[in-house]
Amino acid sequence: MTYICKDCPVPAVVKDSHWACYTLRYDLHNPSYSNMRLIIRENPSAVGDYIANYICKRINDFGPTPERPFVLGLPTGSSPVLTYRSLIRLVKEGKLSFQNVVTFNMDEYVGLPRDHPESYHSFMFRELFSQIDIPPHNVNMLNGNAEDLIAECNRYEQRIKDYGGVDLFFAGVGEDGHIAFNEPGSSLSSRTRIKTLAYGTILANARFFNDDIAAVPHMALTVGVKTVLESREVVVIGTGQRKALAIAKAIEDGVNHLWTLSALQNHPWALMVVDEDATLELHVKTVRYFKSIERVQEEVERSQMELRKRNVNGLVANGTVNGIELDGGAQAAQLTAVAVN
Ligand SMILES: N[C@@H]1[C@@H](O)[C@H](O)[C@@H](COP(=O)(O)O)O[C@@H]1O
Repeated sequence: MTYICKDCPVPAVVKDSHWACYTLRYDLHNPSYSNMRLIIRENPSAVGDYIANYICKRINDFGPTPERPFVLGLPTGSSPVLTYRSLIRLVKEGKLSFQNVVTFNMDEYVGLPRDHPESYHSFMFRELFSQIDIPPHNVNMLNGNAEDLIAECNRYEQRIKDYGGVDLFFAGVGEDGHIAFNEPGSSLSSRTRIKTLAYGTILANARFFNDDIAAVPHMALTVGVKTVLESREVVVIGTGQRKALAIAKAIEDGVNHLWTLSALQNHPWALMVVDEDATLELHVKTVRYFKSIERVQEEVERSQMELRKRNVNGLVANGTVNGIELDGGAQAAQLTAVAVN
């Protein structure tokens, strides 16, 4: 039996085993450290540029095609807006294309008409989708007005699986440490489902509804913590002093369902990108530590990637992937792909 495997670093038809391919990709992208990484930038605009360039590099390195698209998870909220502007700029400069990118948004309010200016549908089309080259059918968003909300959540979860999982989940964080709409107390094993919003979140989001608490929907559909944890990579944005406590809880305290962002400590490849203000509740030693290791981490990652790429070339040239023999067609595909890369 043969598979077209999207986990492989180079597109290939691999014989017998999907996991061999997965392991190979996992090795490639996960150098020896697997702690949560923290990048600190001066201000929100530098954070936005950093994340946009990071996503751009990931998509370009992946080399997505219609048969093997890059699957990108996306958030809403005010924090990601500057990242979206940078992504739009990169598309306009011809450095990035969303033609072969499939997106899954994290969440959507329940009961808010889709064309309401504050629905997450409206937000995403206004702030990103209408300004980039993504084909509309590649956009996936939860329908908070579905007749059967539970079926809608299950359908969404299945659709993510059908695409082979999320390659990179870009996420924001709530002041109470929620990721997507996984409010304090959410199960860390949760999947896409209906959530009632915490009072703090309703208060925080009232600013988008003319400060009218009554106008903020009290329920939402959201991907679960586990849905996020199952993505291959997670990149979190945190800017402003309002996020400082959540960032500190997630980085310095233990994994805690009351601060669901902290679940990322169990993810092998999670990155937080924050501005100086969002570090205000961290210990000075934590900030100094992460600043000092940033350059070293990048160098280690770069040299590991080079080394492993060379090893992959060797393995492929031998006609094997992790000891599994490739058939003639697969081998040719591997070799072509390596040559292209
Ligand atoms: N459901 C969204 C979250 O996904 C987002 O992370 C949060 C932060 O929003 P902001 O960036 O505006 O602070 O807002 C909402 O609650």
